[in-house]
Amino acid sequence: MDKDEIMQKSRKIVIKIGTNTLSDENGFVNKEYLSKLAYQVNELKKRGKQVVLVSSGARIAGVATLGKWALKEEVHYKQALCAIGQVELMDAYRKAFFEYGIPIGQILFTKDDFSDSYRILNIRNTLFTLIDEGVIPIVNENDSVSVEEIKIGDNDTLAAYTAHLWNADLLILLSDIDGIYNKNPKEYKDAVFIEKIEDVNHIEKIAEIGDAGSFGTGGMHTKIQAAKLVNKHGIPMILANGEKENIILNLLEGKERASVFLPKI
Ligand SMILES: Nc1ncnc2c1ncn2[C@@H]1O[C@H](COP(=O)(O)OP(=O)(O)O)[C@@H](O)[C@H]1O
Ligand SMILES: N[C@@H](CCC(=O)OP(=O)(O)O)C(=O)O
Repeated sequence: MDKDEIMQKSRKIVIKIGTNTLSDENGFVNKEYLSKLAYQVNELKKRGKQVVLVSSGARIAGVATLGKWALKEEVHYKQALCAIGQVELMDAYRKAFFEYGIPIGQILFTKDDFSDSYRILNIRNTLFTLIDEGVIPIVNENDSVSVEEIKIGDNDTLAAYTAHLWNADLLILLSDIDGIYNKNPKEYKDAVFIEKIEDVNHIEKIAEIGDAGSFGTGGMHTKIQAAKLVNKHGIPMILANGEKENIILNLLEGKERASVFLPKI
C-alpha cells in the first residue's frame, strides 16, 4: 500500500503534534494553529474516521506563560513548567474544538502505565469510551509525575505506545519538517527527501538521524523509535509537516508529500 491508500483506508488514526508545530515563536500555544487543527479533525470525523491526538507543548507553554525558567535544566523545574503549561495547552484545545461542538478529554500517561496490564485495561476503557461518545482524547506525558529515568519529552514514543494500545490503523507524526531526509535539511541544503521506508530497522544505512529543532526535544531519533515500535505491530507511520496549511486533509487527498514508514508484511 502507498501513503495515499493508507490515509484513505485508515479508520483509527493517532495524530501527534510536536512542540515546534503548535507553538508560536515566543513559545505560546498557537491558537490559530489549533483552530485549523480542530477544523481538520472535524472533517476527518465527518468522513467516519476516529482520532486520538497526542500533543506536546506543555513545557514551552509554561515557559511562555511564566516568563522565566526557560533555561533551567533541573528536572523539577521542567516538571513545574509542564504543570503550568498543560493548563494553557488544554484551555487552548478546549476553545478550538468547542467551535466545532467537539468535546475534548485529557489523558496523561507515564511510561509505567504501559507495562501494567491492569492500567492498560483501564486506559483502553477510557479511550474507547471517550471515542465512542464523540470526544477527542488529547494525550500527553504526565510530565509532573514522570521521573528522570523515565525521560520527560518523548511524545513520539508515547504516541507509538498509544497507537499500539488503541490498535490504531495509522500513526501520523506532525513535525516542523515534511519527512525524513538522508541528513538534516536544516543543516545541509543538499539533503535528499525519503518518501517510503520499507524497513525502518535499516534506516541508519540510508539516513543520518539528527537532533531536534529549536523547541523540540527528540529530533529524528525518537521518530525512528516510534516507527520501529508501531511497524513491529503492523501499524504504518506517516511523518509529515504539521506547519503546512490543511496538511491532514491534503494528505488524505494525496496532495502533499510525507515520509511513510511501512510495516513488513
Ligand atoms: N535526517 C533528518 N531528516 C529530517 N529532519 C531531521 C533529520 N535529522 C534531524 N532532523 C531534525 O529533526 C527535527 C524534528 O524533530 P523535533 O524538533 O524534535 O520535532 P517535534 O517538535 O515535531 O517533535 C527537524 O526539524 C530537523 O531539524
Ligand atoms: N511532554 C512534554 C515534551 C514532549 C515532547 O516530546 O516534545 P516534542 O519532541 O516536541 O514532541 C511537553 O508537553 O512539553
